[in-house]
Amino acid sequence: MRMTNLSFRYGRRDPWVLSDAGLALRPGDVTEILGPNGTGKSTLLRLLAGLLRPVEGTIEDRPGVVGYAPERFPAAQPFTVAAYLRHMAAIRGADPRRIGEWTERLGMDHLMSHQLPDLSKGSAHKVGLAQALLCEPGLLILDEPFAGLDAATRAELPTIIGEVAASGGIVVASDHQGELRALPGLRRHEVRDRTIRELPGNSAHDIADVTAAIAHGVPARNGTTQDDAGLRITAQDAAGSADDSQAVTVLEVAVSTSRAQELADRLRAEGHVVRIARETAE
Ligand SMILES: Nc1ncnc2c1ncn2[C@@H]1O[C@H](COP(=O)(O)OP(=O)(O)OP(=O)(O)O)[C@@H](O)[C@H]1O
Repeated sequence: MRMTNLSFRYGRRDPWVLSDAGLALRPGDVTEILGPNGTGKSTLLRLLAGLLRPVEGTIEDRPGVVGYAPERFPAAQPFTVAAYLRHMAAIRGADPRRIGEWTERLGMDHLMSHQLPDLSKGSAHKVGLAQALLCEPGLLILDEPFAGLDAATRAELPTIIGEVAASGGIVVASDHQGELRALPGLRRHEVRDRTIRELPGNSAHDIADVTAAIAHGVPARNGTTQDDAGLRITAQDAAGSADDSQAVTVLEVAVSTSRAQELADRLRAEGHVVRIARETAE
C-alpha cells in the first residue's frame, strides 16, 4: 500500500495537516505512527483507512478489507453491544460466529446486553476494537488502541496485532502508551511539520533468527530446565554471540491455562516480549 505526494487539509481555509507526504506499507508490517499532539496522527490514520480523502496525491493498493478502531468509539447509538456487533458483522460480511471469539478474547462477554451509551470509556473502546477485528482485516488501523484498556486486554492486544501481521495484514497504530515499543519488527513513522518520516524501528531478525535456530534444533549453549509447580521452562540461548548485551534467549513455557495470562503479564511488565500460543495438546 502506497501513499504518494499526499496533501490534506480539512477545509479550504484550514492549514495543511499533511503536505506532499509519502508512506509505503508492506503486508505483515506493524507500523507505529508517532508525533507530538495535534500534528496529524489521527488524520493520517483516517486517510489510510479511507475515511478521509486526500486533497492532493494518492493512496494506492489499500487492502480490500479495512478494520478501523477510532481513538474515541462513538457510543451514542441506540443499540446493545450484541446488536451493534451483529449489525457490523452483517454489513462487513463477517461470520457472526466470530463475534463470540472476539468478545471472549477482549474480555467483554459480560457487556453484550448493555446499551452502547451506558458503557464506560474502556468498555466502549473494546467495542471499537471488536468491530475492527471482526472482519479479518487486511489493513488494521488502530488509533490509540491501548487507551483505557484493562491490564488483561492490554496484555493481549500485542498478540492480536502480531497475529494480524503474521497472516499478511498491515497494521498501523498510534500508541502514546508505548505498549508496542518492544514488538519485534515494529516500524516507526513520525508525523511532524506536515510530513511523514521513517524513524529507526525494531529489528525483527533477533527474535526471528533465534526462533528459526530453535526450530532447526541448534544445540543449546546454556540450556536449562526447571520444574515449578507445573511450570516447565526450557531455555535455549541461540544467539551464539560473544556480545551478551545483544543476545536473545527464547523460553518455551508450558503453563496451565489459568496461569498463562498472569505469567505473561508479569514477564511483559519486566520488559520481555511474550507470545501466547494457544495449543494445549501435550
Ligand atoms: N474535523 C476536523 N476539522 C478541522 N480540523 C481538524 C479536524 N480534526 C482535526 N483537525 C485539526 O487537524 C490537526 C491534526 O489533528 P489530529 O487529531 O490528526 O492530530 P493528532 O496528532 O492525532 O493529535 P493527538 O496526538 O492530540 O491525538 C489539528 O490541528 C486539529 O486541530
